[in-house]
Amino acid sequence: MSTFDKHDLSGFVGKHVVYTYDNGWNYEIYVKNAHTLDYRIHSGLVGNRWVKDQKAYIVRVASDVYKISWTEPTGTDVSLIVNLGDNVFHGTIFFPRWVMNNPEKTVCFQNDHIPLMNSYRDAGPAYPTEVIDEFATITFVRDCGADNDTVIDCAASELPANFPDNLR
Ligand SMILES: C=Cc1ccc(O)c(OC)c1
Repeated sequence: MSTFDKHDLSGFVGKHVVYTYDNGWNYEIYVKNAHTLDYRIHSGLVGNRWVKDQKAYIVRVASDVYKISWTEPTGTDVSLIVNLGDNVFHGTIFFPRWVMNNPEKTVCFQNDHIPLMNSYRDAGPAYPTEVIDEFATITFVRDCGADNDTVIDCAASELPANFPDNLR
């Protein structure tokens, strides 16, 4: 028997989380609903890329620990562990070789370029995959409710200099 309800995502849906990977990459995610996320990349290999309405598998694996997994139009696969109890985050990213070779091709508001991203994915090369396996520190969490399209609605480069302090 379990001490928590693994089907209850109410402690996670609506969360807006900013985190920094140990390799310095700075990311932001908004858990839009039980099967959808928006995200924005502040810095790293593909800094300034942003995405809305990515479909994902979102599960609860402990009282305050959630896991999110998805595959992108680019062919990039991602699996994240979000431990809200301890402010610990872990991400595993599986980049196709073409993204490592030409990361700038993915830096955009992806929603406006889905067929293009699919054509890059299909052209490859896919292999060898680059696995990025990193812990991150959660630096900011707030609740924004479900299905809020104002949480992530521009590129990181368009945010105020004091982000996310402007939201505290
Ligand atoms: C490749 C996308 C990607 C990689 C790592 C992340 O933490 C993430 O969060 C939304 C997205």
